[in-house]
Amino acid sequence: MKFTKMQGIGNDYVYINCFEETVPDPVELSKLVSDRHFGIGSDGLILICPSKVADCRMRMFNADGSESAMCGNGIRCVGKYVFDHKLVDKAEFDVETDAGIKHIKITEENNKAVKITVDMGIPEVTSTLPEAIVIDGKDYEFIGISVGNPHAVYFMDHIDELDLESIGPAFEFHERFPERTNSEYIEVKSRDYIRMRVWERGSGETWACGTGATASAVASVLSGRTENTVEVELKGGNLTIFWDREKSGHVFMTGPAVEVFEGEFDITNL
Ligand SMILES: N[C@@H](CCC[C@H](N)C(=O)O)C(=O)O
Repeated sequence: MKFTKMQGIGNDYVYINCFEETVPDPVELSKLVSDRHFGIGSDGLILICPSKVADCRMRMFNADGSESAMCGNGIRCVGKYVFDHKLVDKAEFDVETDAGIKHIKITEENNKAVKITVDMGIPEVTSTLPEAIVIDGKDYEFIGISVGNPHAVYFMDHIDELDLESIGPAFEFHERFPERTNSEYIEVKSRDYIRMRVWERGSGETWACGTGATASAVASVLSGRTENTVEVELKGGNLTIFWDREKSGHVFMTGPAVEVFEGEFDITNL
C-alpha cells in the first residue's frame, strides 16, 4: 500500500490516498503504522477518500485505532495533499468529515500549498463555565468545548512543569467524559498569545492538536482572557485562531502543512 507521511506543526499522520488504494481494516492499520518502533511512526492514520457531498472526505484514526470525527492538523494536511497532488483544481474546496463539511482555503507558492485556513464551524460549549472534576483529591476547573470532537481546556501557570503523563490519562478516562476526552493545558501570555500542551484521546501527548488549539482559543475568549484572534504556541509550532464570534459564529484555524516522505507498506498480514 502506498502512503504519504505528513505533519502539521509536528502532529504527524500516515495518509492514504483512497482514491487509489483500498484499506481493508483501518483500525488495525492505524495501530500498526503508528508504532514508532515497529511501524512507520505517527500519531495515527488518515484516509483521503472520495465524497458524494464534497471534494473529498477525511477519516481519522488515533494511534490506538479509535476513530475521531475531526482532526485540525489532519485536515490542513488533507487540504495540502489534494491541492498539491491535483485531486482538486481550485484553491478553495470542501472536505467532508464526520463533524460536517469543512471549507478550506489554500495559500500557494509555486503551485504548492504553504498555508491552509480551515473553517472549523461553530464551537459548542459542553460544560458549565467553568466546571470542576476531582483528580487525586484536587479540583481541576476546566472549560468543555466541542469542535466536532471533545476537549477539556485547563488554564494554569508554567505548563512546562506539568506532569502530562499523569494528568492527561486522568482527564481522558475520567467518568465525566464517557467518550473520553482530549485535554489542553493553557498558559496565557497576553491578550492574543497563549501557550498550550495537549494530551490527545487515543494518542497521548502530541506536538500539536488543531482542534485542541481551536477549542483552547474559544475557551480563552469565552473566559475573557484574550481577544477573538489568538496565536497558539504548541510544542511543534504556532497556529492562528480567529473566532468570528459576533458575526458568523464560526472559528477559523490557519497554519502550515508539510509532506515528509512517501513510501510503501506491506499489508498482506493485516
Ligand atoms: N490531532 C488532532 C485531533 C485528533 C483526534 C483526537 N485525538 C480525538 O480523538 O478527538 C487535531 O489536530 O485536531
